[in-house]
Amino acid sequence: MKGNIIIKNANELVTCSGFKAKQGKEMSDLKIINDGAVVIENGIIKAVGKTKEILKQYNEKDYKVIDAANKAVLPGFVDSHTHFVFGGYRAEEFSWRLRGDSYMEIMKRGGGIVSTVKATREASFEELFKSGLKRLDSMLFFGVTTVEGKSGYGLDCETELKQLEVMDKLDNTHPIDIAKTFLGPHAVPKDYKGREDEFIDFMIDEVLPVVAERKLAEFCDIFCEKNVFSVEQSRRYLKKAKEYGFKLKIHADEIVQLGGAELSAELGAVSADHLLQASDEGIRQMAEKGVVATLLPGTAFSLKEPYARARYMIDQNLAVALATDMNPGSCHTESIPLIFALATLYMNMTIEEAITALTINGAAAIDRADSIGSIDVGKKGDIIILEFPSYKYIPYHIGVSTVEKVIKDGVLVFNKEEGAALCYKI
Ligand SMILES: N=CN[C@@H](CCC(=O)O)C(=O)O
Ligand SMILES: [Zn+2]
Repeated sequence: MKGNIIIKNANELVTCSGFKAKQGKEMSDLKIINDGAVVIENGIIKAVGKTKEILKQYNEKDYKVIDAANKAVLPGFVDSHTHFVFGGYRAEEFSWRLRGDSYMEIMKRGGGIVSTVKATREASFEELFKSGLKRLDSMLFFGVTTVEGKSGYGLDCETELKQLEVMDKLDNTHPIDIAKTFLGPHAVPKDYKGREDEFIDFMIDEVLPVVAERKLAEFCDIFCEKNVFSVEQSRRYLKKAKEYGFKLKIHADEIVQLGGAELSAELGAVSADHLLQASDEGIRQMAEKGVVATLLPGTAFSLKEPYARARYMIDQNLAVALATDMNPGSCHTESIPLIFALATLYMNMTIEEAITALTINGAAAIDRADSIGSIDVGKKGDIIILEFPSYKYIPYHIGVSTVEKVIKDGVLVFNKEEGAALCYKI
């Protein structure tokens, strides 16, 4: 459904205006209109400006009107890196990590991602759909209007396709838009241990062509990491994916500095993600090639790893996006307020940079900066209204969502004023 709405009298209309990724210093400019208004027609933003000017041109009687007096209005958040469709949970693994076991040790002994693979293979389509729906509702509560979702808990053709098909149905059912990523080489399945090259061959020969033919994903991704897939294996797989017309993403330099950042620049990836250990040279090359750095502070926090060098990256003119990495293992959260807290308090990002990273740069990280991520004429009417007069309340109210209303495609889909109610219907 697409709606017609006027939002008026916004104390701060934080437009984040722009149609491409913001690099370096550009990330600080939120392009705020005080006493602002937005007109949305048929789900698309029609006009943006001062309330007085807008109301001279548009008749309130023709629209649903929302008065945002004393409130801040922003673009909906774009969570550009998640693994939200999965079977089972790994609460036990969390307690092992508290006891001192590392994420990679757990993975090595057959836990971690591979244990979610078992549960996801066993889960029915319906079970994955239902749990996915619940997680999307939770994201909506935090003000997310577009999310990227990855496969990667199948490691076989059937389950990888099942995950992507579940996301397809969710995209057609739930108000949140989903950008789908095929992450077939997410871990080495037990029966391929020591035969990683053969597993890459299997993905290239047996799975990639099916995903491409059935148009089930827009992006391809790989976990390029020591003891998972090497730079050479990642290059081989991503190059093939590119030939099939996929856009590229890469889990790069998360635990060990392997050269994933450099590879993302070499292949012209849309984004490289994690980057906790990215080298200076890798960062330089990414900035030069316009690869978005998608940083996942929730994961560093949850794994007790050092945070990615956001400040250095922005100072080197990179475009930085922030995302939750929502998954059952390394970072089990869909909390946008947590990401704001970590980015501002521990990664030395300013509040303005963090907002850019979760709006227009999040959109750029999924190659959608031309249609979402800012309040600009011609873009989707995906907007959030805060309970407070300024965007500065977002990280200040630590770990708590300040989002009062969510408007998706011009339709009010969540309203906290009505008792934290979801107001969309499936
Ligand atoms: N690092 C690799 N993949 C995911 C973790 C998935 C999991 O632990 O289940 C990540 O981005 O953090
Ligand atoms: Zn991930």
